[in-house]
Amino acid sequence: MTPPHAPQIPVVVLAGFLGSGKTTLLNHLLRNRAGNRIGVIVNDFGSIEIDALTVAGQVGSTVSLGNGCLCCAVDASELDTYLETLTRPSARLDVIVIEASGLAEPQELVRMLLASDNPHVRYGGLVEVVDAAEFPATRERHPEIDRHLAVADLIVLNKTDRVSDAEQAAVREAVVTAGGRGAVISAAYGRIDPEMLLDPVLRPDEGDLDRQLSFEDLLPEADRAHDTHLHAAYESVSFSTEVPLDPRRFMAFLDSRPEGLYRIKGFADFGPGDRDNRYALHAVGRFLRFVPQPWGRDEERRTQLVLIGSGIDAEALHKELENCRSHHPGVTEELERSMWGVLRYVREPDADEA
Ligand SMILES: Nc1nc2c(ncn2[C@@H]2O[C@H](COP(=O)(O)OP(=O)(O)OP(=O)(O)O)[C@@H](O)[C@H]2O)c(=O)[nH]1
Repeated sequence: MTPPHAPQIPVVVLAGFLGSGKTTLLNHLLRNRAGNRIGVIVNDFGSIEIDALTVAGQVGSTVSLGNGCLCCAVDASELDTYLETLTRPSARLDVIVIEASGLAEPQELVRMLLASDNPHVRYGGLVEVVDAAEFPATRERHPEIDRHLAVADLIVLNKTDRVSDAEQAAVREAVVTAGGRGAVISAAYGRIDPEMLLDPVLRPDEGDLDRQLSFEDLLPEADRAHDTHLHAAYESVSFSTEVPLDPRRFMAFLDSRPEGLYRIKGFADFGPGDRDNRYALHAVGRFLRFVPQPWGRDEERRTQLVLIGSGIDAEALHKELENCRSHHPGVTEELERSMWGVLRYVREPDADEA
């Protein structure tokens, strides 16, 4: 039995559809944590853990739950193991954030947390990130997104830089209506006040748990068949190679990517096209961006990509990516020219913190 005064670390679930900006927001929090110690649990969909790689190095307290959706873990023992590690007194954490996969059912995660018998944690709220630019189309495809918003404590209307004021107002209205009780804040690049995570709204007293997520919120979810989960319709393809990619062929692949291929993330190695940098790649819907990042001194040169979509032909995509590999002997004028195709999608400096 734990004494009532034993410190309990709030565990916040950070959810949101594929590519909405969860990792970007998390990295913003880690960079601006104002003395707070934040533990991170990342749950990726896809067998290469790109998100874990993207937040790794920020804190000593990042663990990855690996492949698949945590919301469908048969039992929550893996989560419990990580929570135990992160709540060791030596970690001295103020808050733990679980970044859910973009296809997770947040209610399930919350339920697992509420069911956890770790006396050192308490449920700290659900933060749902919404991509303001993609929301109307995503909601049309997945009306069930509304039920995620309905149980959120805080909704971050992200990517407001990508929409006009009128579009933002329309999305905000839709989100507020679906959101029910959660506060809605607008953001670009996930730049919210880190205090939001430690805010009392997100740190209920034990007695307030039912205000956060009522039994009714959870029950229908328990009855819902697994095949109604968002990720049931999605498939992921992982691709990893130490052979550099040919920029021209890779761009042709990206330009002709099928409609159902909603999300691509990872790192591309263009070999002699740019020996100094790997290219972090993000595609969300039709949006595409590269961010050159210097290779570490001893880092293995390798392309690692995860592609997530519905109705995609995994085998064909894999084959197409294999055809993008190039054993190019060295720099040629042709190679330099074809790197321009990549550089067109490099972000403006400082536009992005991901
Ligand atoms: N223009 C714009 N781009 C953003 C913003 N926030 C994030 N992005 C970009 O959107 C892409 C996806 O961001 P992530 O943070 O990786 O999204 P995520 O929700 O973690 O993605 P998944 O883990 O695949 O679900 C990246 O290219 C980000 O740089 C924003 O406010 N504005």
